[in-house]
Amino acid sequence: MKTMIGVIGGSGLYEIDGLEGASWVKVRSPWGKPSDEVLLGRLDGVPMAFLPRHGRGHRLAPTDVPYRANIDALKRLGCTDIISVSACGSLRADYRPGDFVIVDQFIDRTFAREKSFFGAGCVAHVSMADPTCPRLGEACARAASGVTVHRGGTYLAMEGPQFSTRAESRLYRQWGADVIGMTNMPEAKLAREAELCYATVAMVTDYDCWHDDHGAVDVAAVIAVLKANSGRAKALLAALPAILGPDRPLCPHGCDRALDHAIMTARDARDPDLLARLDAVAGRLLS
Ligand SMILES: CSC[C@H]1O[C@H](OP(=O)(O)O)[C@H](O)[C@@H]1O
Ligand SMILES: Nc1ncnc2[nH]cnc12
Repeated sequence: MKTMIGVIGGSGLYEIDGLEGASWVKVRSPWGKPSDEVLLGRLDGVPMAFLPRHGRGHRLAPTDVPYRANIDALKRLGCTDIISVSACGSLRADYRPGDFVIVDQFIDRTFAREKSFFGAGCVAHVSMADPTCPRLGEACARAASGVTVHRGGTYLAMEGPQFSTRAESRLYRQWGADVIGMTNMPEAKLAREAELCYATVAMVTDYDCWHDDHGAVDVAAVIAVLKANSGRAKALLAALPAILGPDRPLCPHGCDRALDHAIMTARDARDPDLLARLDAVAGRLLS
């Protein structure tokens, strides 16, 4: 199988540079309109697809991001791996603004989003015990340079768009969350259902509002750190194709086989309309 790297760019990352033959293409998805067109090109012989999560110009709030259409579009284009680049607040003193965190766990506190490709007419339950791909996360850590990288961290996904209260921020710290953001759920769940390797590079922009020595987060503070850091995020992405290589073996962690034992609905009880929409996500098993 051939590697194709999908990148979902978060706040402050609306394009990437240096792709050979780059062009923005419209992708049609049965799950609705993706956040924007997708920037397609190649780097070091590896095809890449870049999708700005909030759309160019940052038009979409976290709740309104079409997560299903985005993941379906990247899968439909042939992506094997997805890197989520995401701004986040830090919930611990030693994860400082400017640092990168390779997230490996999530706590999902979102409640107003479509969270699955499956449902009435084709029910499936995938494992989320290990929600990110260790191989892809390690590649991201190796690709980073000139920045402090923390390998591992629990990302609490909140609904937003308002930032947390101090009581919430303190509670999430007690729960053991390390960083906080508004977008990586249900994105990570949907990537797993679509059998894509998924890794999050979380860029710490602030200390949320729990830290006595730092003021409460606001957008101006987030943007200032993102501006200083977007070059490092782009450099990480540019180094990744050479690390992953053009030929992709089966994922040693099974991300690309996540649906093998997940679908519950009997063949004769499946809804043909839903099966048609699942052509890209689960065509491997349903056709
Ligand atoms: C601009 S601060 C809040 C905003 O930034 C993060 O977005 P993303 O994960 O796409 O980088 C956070 O989740 C909020 O959506
Ligand atoms: N403190 C914070 N809370 C939620 N999302 C964020 N994105 C960046 N900083 C954040």
